Amino acid sequence: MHFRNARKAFALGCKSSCITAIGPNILPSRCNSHFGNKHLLISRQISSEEDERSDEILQTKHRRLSVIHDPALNRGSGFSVDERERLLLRGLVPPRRQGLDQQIERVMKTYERQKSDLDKFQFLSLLMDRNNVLFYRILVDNFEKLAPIVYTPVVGEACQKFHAIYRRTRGMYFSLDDRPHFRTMVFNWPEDDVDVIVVTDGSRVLALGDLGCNSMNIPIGKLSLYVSGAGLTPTRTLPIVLDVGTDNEELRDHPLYLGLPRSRLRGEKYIEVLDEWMSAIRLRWPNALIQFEDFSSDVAEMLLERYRYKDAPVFNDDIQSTGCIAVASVFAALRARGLSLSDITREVIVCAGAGSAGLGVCDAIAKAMEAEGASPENAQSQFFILDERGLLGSGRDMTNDSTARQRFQRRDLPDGMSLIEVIRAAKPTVLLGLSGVGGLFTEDVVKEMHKHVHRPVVFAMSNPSSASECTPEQMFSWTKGNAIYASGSPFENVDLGDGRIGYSNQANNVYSFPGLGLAVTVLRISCVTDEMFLAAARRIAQILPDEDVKKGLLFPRVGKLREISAEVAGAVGMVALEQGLARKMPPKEAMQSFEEMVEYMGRSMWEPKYGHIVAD
Ligand SMILES: O=C([O-])CC(=O)C(=O)O
Ligand SMILES: [Mg+2]
Repeated sequence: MHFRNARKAFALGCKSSCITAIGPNILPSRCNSHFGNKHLLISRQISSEEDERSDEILQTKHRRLSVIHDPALNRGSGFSVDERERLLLRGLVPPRRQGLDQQIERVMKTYERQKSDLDKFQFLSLLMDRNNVLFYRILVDNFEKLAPIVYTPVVGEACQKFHAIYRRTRGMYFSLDDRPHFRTMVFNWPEDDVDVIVVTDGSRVLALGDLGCNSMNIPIGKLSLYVSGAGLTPTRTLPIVLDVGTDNEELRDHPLYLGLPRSRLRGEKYIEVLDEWMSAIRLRWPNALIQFEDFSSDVAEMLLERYRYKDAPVFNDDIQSTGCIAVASVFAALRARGLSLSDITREVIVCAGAGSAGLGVCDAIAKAMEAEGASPENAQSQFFILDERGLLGSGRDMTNDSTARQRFQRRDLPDGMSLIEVIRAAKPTVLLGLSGVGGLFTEDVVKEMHKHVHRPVVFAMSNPSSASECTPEQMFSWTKGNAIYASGSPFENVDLGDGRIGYSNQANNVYSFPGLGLAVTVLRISCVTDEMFLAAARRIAQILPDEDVKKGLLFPRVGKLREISAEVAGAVGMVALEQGLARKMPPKEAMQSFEEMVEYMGRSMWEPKYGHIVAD
């Protein structure tokens, strides 16, 4: 590790000589610890040109170009006079010092000149490689505009073309060829402290299928949301691809493909590889939260069950955080119809899609019904789930299917009924799309649903946008503006023409995982439980006041993600304390109320601002 955050160094009793006197002013400085409530007061001298800087202090042994080439240290034209002097940068950067505002102006102008979305993606990736603070400042300040580029939908295209546009490495790859060295290669990563790992084996990237090693942009994109959306520290996040081969032949045979050109490993051998990887990760970073991402349905649930109760926090984003935002959306849609959250037990749900996300969502909604007093059998009976063969109905042989699929099999309706038949028979109040099939919700289907319910609740949750089951325009026009709509990828709101707006809520798991990660990091939570996701869902659904929700706006826009994440982290933190799963206690005042806990989570976020770099 080439530098460390001096906040931690102080906590460890670092000599005060690591802070160098550099100017005429003597200011007391507050050091917020990311992991606790320590506000160490130190005496620090700074020059007046640095007034706009944060209190963060980074110590480094690096000098000259190695400072500039490190994105955690690089400030481009923003190095102070003292940093230029002490880090031996004189002559290596243009003479005139510029502040973050001028740098942002230059970057945004160049960004606007990029022609395609993919060009924009690449431009932002290069900025991320160069300068953490600048990249995250821009992402936080322009979140609604840039999230669709670094995340869904454009990240999907960036994965499909990864082999063609690859420029510079980021994160870690563990391939079958690296066995049995996983336990030593983890030490090739420079950081001793990692808070969150996002890992994928690329077997089901969004709804784009098996993309093998090309999937690296998914963990990178997710982690950039942890940082921008919930204030995790960028150097303490780690994106990982497990390369166990790919069954995508076109990719595998492509001369520029960067992964192992072999078919995907499956069965016992695959599990052995995952076990070996898991134990290597636990050896090096025993506390890190591990997010499983975009694993195909045949392994996603099994892996989650295998690791989730073993001594470290693990969750599956597509199953659990997508489930969380779906529950939040159902709760908020109840409020929109003037009902109360406990009325969730009466919702009738038709779900198109029986993959890990579809089953995860239905499971989470069923658990929410149980939490509101329904028996497991009654909860189960409210669901009608379809896969590509139609309804999971009576007569289908499901002996080799996962237990989750078996649980949702209907005994009272014939197997294979089509979507419209199921809607006619079940008269759903909520229609969920997790099928990955763009356009699946046709006019007939939606109008059939609208015959039975005045305000149909339709969530087209598949990603990216091309896989969305229907667009908000279609939905509002087919229901005369009465629908309550949400989608997984972002869409514009719809002008309904009569002075009303048709809200296209983005029911994406981004509302939940960053806040969860913040709580796990700040409180060193040892296990991620279903109750945490349920508490997060309740909170997300209740952030907006009644008058907004009644209009069909389900939660605040994604541009408010930092505030939402603080609320989610607060909710998760309270559950962790109740369940005895927090290994680090928050300060007393944070335990006094939910609001105080939210405050504390907000205060614990990393801010993209230049701090002070001091020579070690
Ligand atoms: O990435 C997203 O937008 C949500 C997600 O996890 C998925 O669709 O797999
Ligand atoms: Mg995913």
